[in-house]
Amino acid sequence: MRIDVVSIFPEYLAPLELSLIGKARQDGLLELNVHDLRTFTTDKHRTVDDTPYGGGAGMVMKPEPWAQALESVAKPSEGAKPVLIVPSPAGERFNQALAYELAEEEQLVFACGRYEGIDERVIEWAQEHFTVRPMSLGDYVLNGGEVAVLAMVEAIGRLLPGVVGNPESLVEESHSDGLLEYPVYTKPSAWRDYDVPAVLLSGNHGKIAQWRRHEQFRRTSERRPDLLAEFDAGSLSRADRNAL
Ligand SMILES: Nc1cc(-c2cccs2)n[nH]1
Repeated sequence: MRIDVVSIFPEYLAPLELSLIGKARQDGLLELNVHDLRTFTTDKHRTVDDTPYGGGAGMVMKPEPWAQALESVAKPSEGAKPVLIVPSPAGERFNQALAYELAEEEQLVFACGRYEGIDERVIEWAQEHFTVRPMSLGDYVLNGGEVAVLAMVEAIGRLLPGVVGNPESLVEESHSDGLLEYPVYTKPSAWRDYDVPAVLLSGNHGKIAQWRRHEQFRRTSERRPDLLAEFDAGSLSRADRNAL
C-alpha cells in the first residue's frame, strides 16, 4: 500500500516514523509520503488560504494548491482510483470495519484541512480522479485533519500483512468481532489488594474462553450498548447466549 498525506504542517506527521508504522515503512511493507501543501503554491507568500465568500469568521483553504498537490500525488493506475480521505467533522464515521476496508486499497491520499476547511470545489473536482471519502473520527472538532490522519493511518497500517508481529493479536481485540475486548492480566497474580480472576490461573482453557466471552458481552453491554444493538444476534452461540 502507498499512503500520501498532504498538510501545511508536515512535521505533525512525524510520529508515523516511529514504532510499528515506522518499522513497516523501513521494511517496505508500507510506502508513506508526507507533502507540504505550500510546495504547490506559486506566489511569493506561499498563500494557501483566503477569506470565505458569503462572509463569516476564519479563512478557507484555496482550491488551486490542493488540486496541484492531489494531481501530483495520485499515482497512475489501471486499477481502481486512489481513495482520497478528507478528515472532517462532517464525514462518515471512521471505525474498525472501515479500517479493514481501506487496508485493501492500493493507494490512500489524506488531505489535512485547516482553518474553516477546504474550498468545496476541490471535493467536487477530486471525484473525477479519486474515490472521495470525507471521514470523521467522532463528534468533536479538531483544529486540523493531522491528528485524525495519525489515528487512521495507525488503525489501517497495523492491519497490513506483516506489520504486527503476531496476527493472532488482531483477532481478539476490541471491535474485531463486533464486541469490546475482555480484560487482561499479568504477573503478579496478587497485587496490592487485587487478585487475578481465579479462572485465568486454572489452566482450564474451555472455562477461560467462556469467561473471556462473558466479559466481552458484559463490558459491551455496560459501556457500548449501541454495539450490542448492531451485533449480529444470529452469530450468538449457546455460550454467548448464556453470557448475556
Ligand atoms: N472528527 C473530526 C475531524 C475534524 C477535523 C478535520 C479537519 C479539521 S477539523 N474534527 N473532528
